[in-house]
Amino acid sequence: MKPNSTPPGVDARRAALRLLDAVLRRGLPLEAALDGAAGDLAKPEDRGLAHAIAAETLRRLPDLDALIDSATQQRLPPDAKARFALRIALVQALALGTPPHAAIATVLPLVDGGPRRLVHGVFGALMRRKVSLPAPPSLPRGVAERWLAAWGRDMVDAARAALATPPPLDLSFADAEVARNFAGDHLAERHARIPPQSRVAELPGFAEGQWWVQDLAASIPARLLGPGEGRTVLDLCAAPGGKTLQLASAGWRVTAVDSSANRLERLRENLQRTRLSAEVVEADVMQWEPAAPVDAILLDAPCSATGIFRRHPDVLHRVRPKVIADMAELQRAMLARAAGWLKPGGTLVFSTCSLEPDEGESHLEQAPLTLHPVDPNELPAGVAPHPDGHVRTLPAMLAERGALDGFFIARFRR
Ligand SMILES: C[S@@+](CC[C@H](N)C(=O)[O-])C[C@H]1O[C@@H](n2cnc3c(N)ncnc32)[C@H](O)[C@@H]1O
Repeated sequence: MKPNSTPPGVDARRAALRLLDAVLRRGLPLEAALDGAAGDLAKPEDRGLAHAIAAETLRRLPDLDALIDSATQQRLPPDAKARFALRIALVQALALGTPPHAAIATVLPLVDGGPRRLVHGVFGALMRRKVSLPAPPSLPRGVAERWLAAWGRDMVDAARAALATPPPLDLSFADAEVARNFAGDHLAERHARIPPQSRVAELPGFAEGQWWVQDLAASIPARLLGPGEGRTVLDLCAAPGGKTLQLASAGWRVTAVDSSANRLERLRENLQRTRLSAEVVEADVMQWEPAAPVDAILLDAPCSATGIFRRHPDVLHRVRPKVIADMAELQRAMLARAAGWLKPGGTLVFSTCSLEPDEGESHLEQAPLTLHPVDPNELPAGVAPHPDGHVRTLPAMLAERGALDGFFIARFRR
């Protein structure tokens, strides 16, 4: 090795540190930070490793910090580089199966010229104590308190268990017969649940466009609109298009609207791969309006996304009460605006992938439409509507079969 060259594996750890910094100090979503933090890594496996280290650190953050604090005389500030480096070394040794000597050797160069001795000393002390991380992981205190108040102890326990287990992969199918013949757990029509996979594009039927990845809970809103029979539907906040594909394959004439050009690019790719069609509109729902009233609307509103914490653990640390309040306000405005675009007798389904009642149940009182209750037969096996007629999915549901993302879904009639 040349004297100044970087030892193997250090670049991926450096990228993991940049990713954590982007999420924890700058409040960026993990996926959005990926290009900036790990874009210079030439090998896809290094980018994958940086992402895996950062994601696992975010799943385990309160427990990693408790270990660090148990081994330092003076508490390290939350944004201290030494704390970031220790989190990365510890998560590898304690959760990702990296031998401790490799975990620390690849992290120490990140603190060269800085608190190298401290990081080495704390890591060594914890390894000598033979510490381990609790199973299941702890939630950040603010999140645990919020969810305990909203949903109770069982939900918090189920959320912790869900964090400990890689979520399964849910596939939605264009064709019911093809879905039935696909090996997997079938929890609804046109659905199959399979174990987590890293190479989704290599699975049978992907290239042919037979299916797309979509959490089972995320597939419920479009199910509640039923068959389209050529009627018109606005898919508002549509990208990357999971619900657009469901609606198009169920016979709706879909206009898919989203304000993000990048995300709409993915929606167009998905339409192309599945050979389904929809009119695609790049517009802000708060500015745009349809040329004529429509039969149905699916409003999958922007939200805090705390319901998808299993796959996106950054939400546990980024989402503060202010974010939830701002999102709830935007959702209320979108719902009020879209309600006016329905034909009389038309149906609107509103959904958010949030576990915050302010982004769900709170909208029920103020919605300018009449709730059209959901029947249990319309839902996947093991999911029941709330007695009031809306749908609330929680991680405790279907826990034995891979659990569900957290969604709020309500169907209204004009
Ligand atoms: C929850 S995601 C939608 C997921 C999508 N419905 C699906 O099933 O694949 C929310 C979307 O809202 C879009 N969005 C946010 N604010 C918007 C606005 N003012 N107008 C239109 N789209 C917006 C975002 O770009 C994002 O794609």
